[in-house]
Amino acid sequence: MAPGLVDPRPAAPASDFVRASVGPKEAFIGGPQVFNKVAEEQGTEKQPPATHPNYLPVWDDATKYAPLEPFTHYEHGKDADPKFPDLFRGATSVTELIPSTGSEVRGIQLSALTTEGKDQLALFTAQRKVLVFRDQDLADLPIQEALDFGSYFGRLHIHPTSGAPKGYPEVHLVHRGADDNKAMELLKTRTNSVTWHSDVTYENQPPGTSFLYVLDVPTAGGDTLFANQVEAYNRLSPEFQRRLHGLKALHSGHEQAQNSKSRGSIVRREPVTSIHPLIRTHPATGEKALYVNPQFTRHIIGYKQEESDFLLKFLYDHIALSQDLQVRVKWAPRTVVVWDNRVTAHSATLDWANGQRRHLARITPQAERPTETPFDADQEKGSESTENLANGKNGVATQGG
Ligand SMILES: O=C(O)CCC(=O)C(=O)O
Ligand SMILES: [Fe+2]
Repeated sequence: MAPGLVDPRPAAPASDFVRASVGPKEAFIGGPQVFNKVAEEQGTEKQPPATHPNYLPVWDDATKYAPLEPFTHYEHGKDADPKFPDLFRGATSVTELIPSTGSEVRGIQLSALTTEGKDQLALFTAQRKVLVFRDQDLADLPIQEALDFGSYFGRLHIHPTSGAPKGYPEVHLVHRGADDNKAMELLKTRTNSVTWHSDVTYENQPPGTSFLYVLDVPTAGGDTLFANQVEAYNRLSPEFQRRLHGLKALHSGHEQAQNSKSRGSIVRREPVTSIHPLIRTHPATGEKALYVNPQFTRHIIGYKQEESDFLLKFLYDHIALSQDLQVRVKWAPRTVVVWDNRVTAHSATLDWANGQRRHLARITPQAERPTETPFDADQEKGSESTENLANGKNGVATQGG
C-alpha cells in the first residue's frame, strides 16, 4: 500500500516542524514561531499563530509504552435514562442531520454534564452515531480537564504514532499548518483524499464513545465525513447478513507503525494485530454493525486472498458509496463532535486552501473487545421487500435523469 493510503493524519516530520537535536534522540518541536520562521524561509505567507498553542503537536516523547493490558470496559450508555432528561436539560434544539444518522444539539455545555448526563450522552451517541455540539468550551479548558471529562467513557487510548501536546500523549492531534500544499501531495498519487476508517481497530479493545474538537478551522473545507455502519448492515439482505455472521477479520497496526518509522518518526508501542468479528453488536443498543475498514482490516480469516479481497471490497464500496447513510460535519470554532467509533466509519476531507491551519484534537476512550451476537432471523429487516424482489413484484425505482 502506498504510504499516503495508510494514514490521513499529519506526517511527521512535516516540513512545518523543525527537527531539533535534544541529546541523544531527536525531536520534532512545533510552535507558531517555528511555522512562521519556516514560512518566511520558504518565502510563503505568514499565517496567524495557532489559537491553541498548548495543543500544538510534538513528537519528542521517546517513552516506549508497554503493550496495552486488557481491561474491563464499563458501558455507561447501558445505565442511561433513554428519555435523556439530563443531557437535554437547557437544550435549545436537537436537530437530525439525516433521519438515520447524526444530530446537532444546541444550548448545552458538555463540560457541565452531570454523571447522568454523561451516561445519556453515551447512549444518545450510540443511537445517533454522531453528535455535533456547537459553542463548547472543551478546547479552552486545561488539557487535563478535557482528558478527565473523556476518561469517564473508557480508558484513554495513547496513539502509537501521532503527535500529541507536550506532556499529554492521550490527546491525538490532527494538525496541518502553513505547509498544507505538502499535505495535499496526497492528491498527486490519489484522485481523492477520502480514507474511510474507524480508529485504531487493530487494538484488542478499540475505541467507543470518542471526541473530536476543533482548535483552528480553515475558512472553508476540511469537513469530516461519517458513515453509519449499523445502517450499512441493515441495508444488506437477510441472506447476505446471515453469510457475514461468524466471519472474522484480521486488523493490523503494523503498516501504520512502519509508515511512521519510515518518516523518521516515533512508534510509542510495538504494533499489534487483532482478530475481530465482521459484525459487532453494540452493548448499549444491541444494534449490529459492520466492522471492517480499508485502513486497518487486512483479510478475512479462513478465506483465500482473492475471496477476502472480493468481499472486503464489496463492503468498503457499500459503505463509501451509500451517501444516504453518511453525514458531513462542517467545523466552526468551538465545535465538538462526539461519535461512536464502534458503529461508524469516518474520513477527513483534505480540500481546504493552502496555507490555512486546520487543527483538531481527539480524545479516544477505549471500549469492550468487539463481540458478535448471532444473526437473528426475527429481526430481519427488509425481508418483505426481499420476498417481493424474489417474486418479481418490486421493480427498480428510478431516480433523477
Ligand atoms: O481530520 C479529520 O477530520 C478526522 C481525523 C481522524 O480520522 C481522527 O481524528 O480520527
Ligand atoms: Fe480517525
